Amino acid sequence: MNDKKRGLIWFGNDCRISDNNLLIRANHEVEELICVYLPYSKITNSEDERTPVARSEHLERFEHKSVSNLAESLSRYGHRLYTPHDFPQLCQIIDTLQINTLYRAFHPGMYEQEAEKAIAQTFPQLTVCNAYTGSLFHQSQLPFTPETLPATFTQFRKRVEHLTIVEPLEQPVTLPAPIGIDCMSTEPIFMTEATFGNFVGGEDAGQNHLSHYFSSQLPHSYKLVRNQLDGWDNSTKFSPWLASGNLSARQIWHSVIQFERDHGANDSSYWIKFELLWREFFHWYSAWHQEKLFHSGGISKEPQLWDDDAATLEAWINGETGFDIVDACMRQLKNTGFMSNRGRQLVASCLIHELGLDWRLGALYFEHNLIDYDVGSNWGNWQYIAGVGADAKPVRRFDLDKQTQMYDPSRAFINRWLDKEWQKCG
Ligand SMILES: Cc1cc2nc3c(=O)[nH]c(=O)nc-3n(C[C@H](O)[C@H](O)[C@H](O)COP(=O)(O)OP(=O)(O)OC[C@H]3O[C@@H](n4cnc5c(N)ncnc54)[C@H](O)[C@@H]3O)c2cc1C
Repeated sequence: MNDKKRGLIWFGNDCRISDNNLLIRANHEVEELICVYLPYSKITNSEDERTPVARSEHLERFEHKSVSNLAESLSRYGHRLYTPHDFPQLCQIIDTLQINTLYRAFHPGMYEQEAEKAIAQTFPQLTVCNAYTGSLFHQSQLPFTPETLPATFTQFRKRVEHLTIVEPLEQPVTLPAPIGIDCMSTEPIFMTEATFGNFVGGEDAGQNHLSHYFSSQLPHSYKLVRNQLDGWDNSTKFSPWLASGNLSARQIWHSVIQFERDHGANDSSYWIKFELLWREFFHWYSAWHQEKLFHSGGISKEPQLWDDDAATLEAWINGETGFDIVDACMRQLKNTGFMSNRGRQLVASCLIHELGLDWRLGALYFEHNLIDYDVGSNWGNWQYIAGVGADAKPVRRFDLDKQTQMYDPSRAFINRWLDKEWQKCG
């Protein structure tokens, strides 16, 4: 029988040391600690009909780098990062090591919440400590209950924009003594240096990108260029680091505030905060609507009949629909794991309104291919465009010819992906 207070911190979409309240709390509350990483993709039921496709190599690579960087950081505190094979093995660790407290970031997703409930039921003596490490606000700050979450983003924004966003926390100085489990086999951490372009997973790379972005003048022109289909500097590119938790939304928010203090605020710097509030909206939207996020009829409507023709879906995935701008964006996604916000709107509109396919097929493909996949932002945005989610407008259909004229008048983006890049990479 172990007489020391033992904690387990379960890392998932919060792969960072700084601004991580769970580490600070564990430091105060327990004498011994074990750190494990088990991502959402390993806790979903293998019989789950929503997970038929493999995740893209871009996504896997970003995640592996993110986790290996976390392991490196923890090693500076004398800790190893354990990577259980699956959810039952995580439970086995809790059981064998007689863990008293589980530290886990609040996750808005349905499967993640179900896994946590299953642990609480299996181990009634275990204290489960949640922290809001992924959102701007703590749930208790919100001026509404989940039941009264505003129906649209604009209503949400107006009610939260004035609230205080707490300052990010520093890294802990020390951590409780490590608990070793050498007798158990856990998966080794896959170390990789290979990355695509500038997207390198990990807290260190995320922090570098954050400093670099705010030491430039880019925040002053963000709103003018954020809709471009391509170009590293045309939007912040924070999303992959946010999705893996390498950066926190609060760190970015306070970097904008600091930038505005140093260089002055304008419409563009404000708009970065505006977009972070969209992310926040979908975070709480997902936490509240749970399984409705995945319903064909969305959050309130009756189930709808959508087409699921496999060949049409395949053409959309491979960038062979005949809509050049859509095909270029889809090839960009396949080759890089990333697509601009404008591109995502166009390809989603095409899948739903031109090809007549079930919006959930598109959302699922994004889930397995975007390096910034985030449950609320992805499924919430797809619902929004399908007209079954948080939008006063019933349908969002983009005129693809008009959009090409506006965002790629010289067809430079289309030519890049339909000809040169595609043949090189594909
Ligand atoms: C169909 C569809 C699916 C999407 N799926 C995802 C997803 O899985 N993960 C994801 O992070 N974003 C998703 N988005 C939102 C948006 O496209 C990306 O956040 C953005 O393109 C990321 O690039 P950036 O960091 O340069 O964004 P910026 O334009 O620089 O915005 C700054 C930050 O604000 C947030 N943000 C911006 N736009 C949105 C938005 N519409 N909804 C929610 N948050 C936003 C992001 O956290 C982003 O990093 C999706 C949008 C659509 C239309």
